[in-house]
Amino acid sequence: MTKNFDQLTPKEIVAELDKYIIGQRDAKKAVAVAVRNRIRRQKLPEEWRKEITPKNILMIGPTGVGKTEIARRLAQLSGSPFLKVEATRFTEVGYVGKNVDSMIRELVEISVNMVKQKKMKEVEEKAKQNVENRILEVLIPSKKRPSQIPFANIFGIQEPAQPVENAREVHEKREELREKLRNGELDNEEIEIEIESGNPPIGFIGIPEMEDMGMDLSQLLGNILPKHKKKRKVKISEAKRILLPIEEEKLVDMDDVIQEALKLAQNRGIIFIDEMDKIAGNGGHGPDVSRQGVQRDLLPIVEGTTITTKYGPVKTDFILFIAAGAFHVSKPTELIPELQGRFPIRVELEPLNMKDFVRILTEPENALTKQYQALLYTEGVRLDFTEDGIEEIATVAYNLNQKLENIGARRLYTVMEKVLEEVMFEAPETDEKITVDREFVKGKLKGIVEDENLSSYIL
Ligand SMILES: Nc1ncnc2c1ncn2[C@@H]1O[C@H](COP(=O)(O)OP(=O)(O)OP(=O)(O)O)[C@@H](O)[C@H]1O
Repeated sequence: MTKNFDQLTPKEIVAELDKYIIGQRDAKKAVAVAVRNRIRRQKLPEEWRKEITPKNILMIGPTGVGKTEIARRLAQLSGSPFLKVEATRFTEVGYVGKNVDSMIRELVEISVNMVKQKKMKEVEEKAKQNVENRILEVLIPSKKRPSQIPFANIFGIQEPAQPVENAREVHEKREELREKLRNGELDNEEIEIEIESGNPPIGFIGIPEMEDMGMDLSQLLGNILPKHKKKRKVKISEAKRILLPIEEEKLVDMDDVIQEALKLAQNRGIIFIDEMDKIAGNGGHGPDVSRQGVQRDLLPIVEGTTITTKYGPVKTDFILFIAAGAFHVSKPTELIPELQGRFPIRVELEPLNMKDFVRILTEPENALTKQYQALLYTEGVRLDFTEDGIEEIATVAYNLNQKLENIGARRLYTVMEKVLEEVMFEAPETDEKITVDREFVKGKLKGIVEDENLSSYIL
């Protein structure tokens, strides 16, 4: 993809999603329009922007047909922080210390991490140089003259700087070594490095109730308490790996990160609320009162409110909420009316048929067959799937879904794993080329598929 995400039209967004998810066109269209509308909104003048509240989506469909996958891919594509929560998590008996607001805190946490990783990548080159300097300082330490002043350290008296000719000599020697260090010629040498850990000592770990109020004790104390330093003897290759993120972090301004992350979460965040059907109507998960209670708690967040987090206040008005559920027992109309109004875009996802399974196995960029092929290819083993081999896997998975529980495309994972279990174990000691055809699949699954008891455990 050469275009920046914000320039993609809804059609192009769907085309991108098509690379990973088979079928489910309505759902793809709905999410594409929803994110595009958020981008359109950001281009509006302030007064208009305030008027347009984003519409959220309700995905209705059985398990394992691509609901989460569509939302997750969309988030990845658009560089949005993404969180998946189960609505039933909030109805659980004995659910202490966390409430519905916590989903916003988790989203912000994810956003902070995303922005931090991005900024760390930006300073990587500079950080690499700093790592080199640190290692060179250990390899060729500055020559200190024996102290002229007794107990100078204790009394905090500054020693005179080292003589200029020494400093120059050290510098030259370090530069000579730098090249070798960079080329990896010294990677196997051992050195002792000092690592500062940002973590406060044990005992000061966060208290859930405080975290729920948006406070972070460890962060507060972390700034006051001295940093822990540990000495470790490691190979230089290892030292480079350990020191790089430490040096990157030093170069990143956390205040900037937090400001950017808050904005990102507010304007681009996507929260996927699964099992929405289980908190609707009668006969769901947990007692009626508690299910309705969760809906009432969700309402202000979805309508737009401000939640306190340890990084600062977060407005939820423009976060995209995608709720999902099978709605076999309860119906979307059994949600409290206010909440129904907040999820006006309804899309139904189709159950997957045998043809879909064949496509899922082969077409997506990360298709299962491609994954196994790539894994084995690292050891020089070629794995080929014939058309009838793929069909057999799809048929077995489809029939098992009908016979046992219908878990959608997830069944492909277990069947495929069983079919290739032995191959994965034997490689690369056996053949260099393995062909998975119908006979091969049948052979591997013999005795399991017919035995309902056995297949319910294994497949
Ligand atoms: N239409 C599809 N195309 C490609 N892969 C799919 C499709 N549907 C499901 N899968 C695969 O199956 C797995 C499970 O799908 P997903 O997580 O989207 O389920 P879901 O519909 O959200 O169900 P649940 O509500 O139980 O989480 C995913 O890892 C995905 O790769």
